[in-house]
Amino acid sequence: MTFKSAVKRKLSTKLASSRKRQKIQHRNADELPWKTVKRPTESGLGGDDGILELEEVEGVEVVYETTDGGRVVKFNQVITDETQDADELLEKEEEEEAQDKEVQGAASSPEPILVEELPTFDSESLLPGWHKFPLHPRIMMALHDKGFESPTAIQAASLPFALADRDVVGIAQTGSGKTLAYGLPILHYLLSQPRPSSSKKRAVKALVLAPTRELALQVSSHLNAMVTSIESSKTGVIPEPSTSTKKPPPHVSIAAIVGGMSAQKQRRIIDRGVDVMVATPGRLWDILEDDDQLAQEIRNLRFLVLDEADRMIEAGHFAELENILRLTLLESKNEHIPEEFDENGMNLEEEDQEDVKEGIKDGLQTFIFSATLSKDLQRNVKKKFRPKGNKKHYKRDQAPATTLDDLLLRLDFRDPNPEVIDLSPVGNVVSTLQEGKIECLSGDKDVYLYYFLLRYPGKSLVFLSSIDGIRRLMPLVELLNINAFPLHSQLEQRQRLKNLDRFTNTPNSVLLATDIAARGLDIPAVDHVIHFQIPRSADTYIHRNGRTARAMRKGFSMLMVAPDERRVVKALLGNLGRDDADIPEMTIELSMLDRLKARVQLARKIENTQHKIKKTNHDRNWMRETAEALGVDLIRTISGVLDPLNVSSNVHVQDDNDHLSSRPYEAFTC
Ligand SMILES: Nc1ncnc2c1ncn2[C@@H]1O[C@H](COP(=O)(O)OP(=O)(O)OP(=O)(O)O)[C@@H](O)[C@H]1O
Repeated sequence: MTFKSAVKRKLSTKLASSRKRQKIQHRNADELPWKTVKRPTESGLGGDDGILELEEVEGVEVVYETTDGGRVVKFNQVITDETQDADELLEKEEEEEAQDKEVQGAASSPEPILVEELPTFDSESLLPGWHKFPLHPRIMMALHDKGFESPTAIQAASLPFALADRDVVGIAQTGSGKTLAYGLPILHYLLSQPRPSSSKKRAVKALVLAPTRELALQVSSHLNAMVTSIESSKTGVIPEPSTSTKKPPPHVSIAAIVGGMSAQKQRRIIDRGVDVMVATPGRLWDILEDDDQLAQEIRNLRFLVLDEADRMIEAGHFAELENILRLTLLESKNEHIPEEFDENGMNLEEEDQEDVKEGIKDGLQTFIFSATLSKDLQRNVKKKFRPKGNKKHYKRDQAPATTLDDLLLRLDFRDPNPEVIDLSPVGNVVSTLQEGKIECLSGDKDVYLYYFLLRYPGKSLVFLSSIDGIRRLMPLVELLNINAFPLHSQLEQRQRLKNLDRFTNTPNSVLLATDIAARGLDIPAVDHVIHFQIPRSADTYIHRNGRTARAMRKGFSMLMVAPDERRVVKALLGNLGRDDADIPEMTIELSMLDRLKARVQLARKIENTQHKIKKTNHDRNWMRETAEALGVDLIRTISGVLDPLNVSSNVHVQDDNDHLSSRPYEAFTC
């Protein structure tokens, strides 16, 4: 054995309690998926002497078996859904890549020569609502195909500026079509460029930053749906007669780069090249740290979009966001981003003139869109570009008041006078939204929720402020036979998307969600938004409500207010210039409520018992597995608890509570 091969290996066995689908594969030690670990210097193992290397492996169960030849050790590799999915995804990707190569390459058949003919589209008669906007005819055709007869108010107000290369800050109510307000100018620009050739990697032209993974995925699929419509409308792309089997490259490619999904896959997508990247700041910054080429592409962006900018800084992404934004600054600005607001500097007027000239040259357009951007912040966006005196002369007492102020200060609008369009309705209440409230004790909220869900069937999105609250409520509503799905940040990304999808596709269902679902999600036909726990801010109230009553549909929002929450609700509505008396109290049929109370109490009892059983079983399994790994046997004590003992007799372990695990739903049949 050489020194190099004197390998120290560390096993981590994160096993038994996992709820994921598991497959066990028996392996010998050398076949396991070892990963090299950095040597910790503090342990004295960090030397470069080449003697010791550390490797670790996850998801491996160590099993000792007694054979005639003595005790032997075996390794069972546990394949979970997650590893399996990642592997499957990668395999599928490789297959797709191979197929692409086959189709594209057909060894080396030449790319077809495409003659890009501008299709004619009579927007004046077919799409009069859009006619005055100078959009690419293929976009007009797609809008027509999608049945989008006219622009929404925010689209109509922002397009003239966005199409004239101006920077735009757009504030408009939830569900009012903000994605296409910034998406259409980007698509228009890309379609007006020659179709990229597949032999040359495309550089990112537009970066859309969104605060949550779900929103980023939704924006990218929203824009992709538009591109699919564009590509499938009569394109006017005529391949010249040729024997080539190669597929023409897509004119526009869009990808989402978000956490919780395979990083390798996303890196490969980036390596192949995309035009529009929709990303969450955390994952993008992770990738950017090792990808200089992408960093260079971000420096040369044509469009930068911050969707729900105000939420982005709440979501704890500020550091990553700031790092990314720093890449988009003009060189001259980058040097003096006000880490410290220094008092010396050149004359602002001259500096701004220079920037404007440079801005024209480098042509970055910035769009900021949200349903909530305070008037102060809107003023600050403007003020930043029309300061009195020297811009670099920020005094300490003029330092940004809020993190969002700070963020806006760090943004480098090339436009000396960004257009601020504020279409938010008075009090920020969408006209098609009806509001109501129920005042009740905290402990009665479960019953009132159950009452509401039975009394008003439909698709209901229930907001809670904590993950623990969802974990408590989920089994209860399931026992009450309600079709409910959870959504919070501690679920795996795959599960989050699956639950969102199930909620979207199940007509009479409930989503129990934290505020990760409050912003931007465009779930079709949500009938009710229920604030089971009151929102932390006025903005959150608006955004939560915005999941219903979208695109001129009707919707209902209900606040559940406990006595100790009244003051907060008053303050919250006060912030919106409203009075809590504005929101009417719902009438409750008390006879029905009383009957439901009994059911809820029974469900709680069953839930408690089930919880205890689960916990006992979990402890018992843990002890059994640990004992097995240690090679000791278990005996049952008088109290029924299992103790590990170094005795040789095996004791059969039986689940005393088997008789309690029957299905509880029958308890609720009326
Ligand atoms: N011009 C249009 N005509 C008809 N429907 C449209 C139009 N533009 C967008 N929509 C549809 O309206 C819905 C809401 O759009 P979008 O998600 O962009 O709203 P939003 O303003 O971003 O909402 P939020 O503030 O909640 O993020 C989408 O389903 C979208 O397809």
